[in-house]
Amino acid sequence: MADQTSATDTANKFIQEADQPSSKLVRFGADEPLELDAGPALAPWQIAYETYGTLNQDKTNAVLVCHALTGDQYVASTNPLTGKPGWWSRMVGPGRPVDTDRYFVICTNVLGGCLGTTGPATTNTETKEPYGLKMPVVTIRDMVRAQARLVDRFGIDTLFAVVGGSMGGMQVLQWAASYPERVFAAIPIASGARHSSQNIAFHEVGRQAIMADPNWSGGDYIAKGIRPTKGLSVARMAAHITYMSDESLQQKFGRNLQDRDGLTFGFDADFQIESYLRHQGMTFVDRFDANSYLYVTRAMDYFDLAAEFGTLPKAFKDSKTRFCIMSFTSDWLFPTSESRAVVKALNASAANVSFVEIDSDRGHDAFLLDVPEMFSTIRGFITGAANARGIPAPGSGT
Ligand SMILES: CC(=O)SCCNC(=O)CCNC(=O)[C@H](O)C(C)(C)COP(=O)(O)OP(=O)(O)OC[C@H]1O[C@@H](n2cnc3c(N)ncnc32)[C@H](O)[C@@H]1OP(=O)(O)O
Ligand SMILES: N[C@@H](CCO)C(=O)O
Repeated sequence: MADQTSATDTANKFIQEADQPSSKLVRFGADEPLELDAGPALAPWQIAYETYGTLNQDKTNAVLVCHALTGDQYVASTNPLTGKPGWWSRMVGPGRPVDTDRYFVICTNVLGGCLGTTGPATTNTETKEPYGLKMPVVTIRDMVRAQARLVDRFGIDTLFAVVGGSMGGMQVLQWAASYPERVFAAIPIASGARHSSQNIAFHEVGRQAIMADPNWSGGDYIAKGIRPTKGLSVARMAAHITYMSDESLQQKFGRNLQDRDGLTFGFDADFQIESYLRHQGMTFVDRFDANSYLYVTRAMDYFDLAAEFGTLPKAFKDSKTRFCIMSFTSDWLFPTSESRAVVKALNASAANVSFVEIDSDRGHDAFLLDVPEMFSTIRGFITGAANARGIPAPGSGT
């Protein structure tokens, strides 16, 4: 587990990141509140984002990439906090399926996050303290509202495409439902139109682990210079299991022992899988804020498009958006049945939809990995949509 010195350093980093991110940033003043589902509007507020490629003159080639639970705006560039390459640099970049030679890509840090967009670690301008739990609970719809305000600032009427996996896919579906006339193509991957009971259950375990850490201090840990790293780490360990599959765990680790020849008859990490999960927990606390984890998991739990619109087909009524829905065979967090439910609703709404279930043994996080069929499917779909939209191909001279 991370020691206290590094925990305090990281806490300070989140405050600094929230106030002065190295990312691009738009600040909305006290006179530009953000409406929230929870009730009170948020003001002032800010959104951190990165862009890649060039916006064309007609502003028709913008692709919004939406990140998953613990992702960030650094989709195709080095994350300054971790020093690691962009989390989807296989997908987004020059010549990649989301080709930045052809499209202008925007990726924001979500509302409630901890990499520059307003979240619980952001300083409340009234109290001069981090919001902590005084930050209103946010929803996927709020995240999308915030992104729409940024898209407005670019002067973009219609996004060429919105794409994302997992919680990113929820944002894609919310965009298509809330702003149908503003989304030409939508690609929700490994996602669904609601968070299942089982998924809410896993999130609750993670939140309880955080809140059971004495350092959490009712959410006021940053002001005290401490962090609930143990709780956050356990939350990530439990969640990480759900991102993989039984088969991939067996293949990677089986019952192999970690740097030892036999069992120790103690509670050290005898097994490789234990050591691996501890590593995932330890590294996570260096890049994520515990209160943000509470808020962003809650946003996923509350997501239910059918409840918002009455029925799921109504969410996509008269939609002109072209959809490409994608799932993975070994994903037990967002099984294919969740994607099929969206496809059925889109068909019932006479929407334009294609659906692909990709054979993969890598579990839910397959969308972050090197899965050639995912790349070729997205390349094919997005290229067809771009041609229909009249976005010139690179080197076409038009
Ligand atoms: C979606 C977004 O918007 S971005 C946010 C998503 N990003 C994440 O979730 C990052 C954390 N998640 C992961 O790393 C996920 O496992 C994946 C699926 C994304 C990556 O999977 P893979 O590339 O197959 O990596 P893998 O799961 O094997 O993990 C490799 C790490 O485990 C470590 N590891 C592997 N075996 C062991 C072991 N026995 N003991 C300790 N550590 C181990 C490696 O050293 C490596 O560490 P590093 O990441 O600090 O360099
Ligand atoms: N592992 C990814 C996807 C989870 O849905 C994340 O942490 O964001």
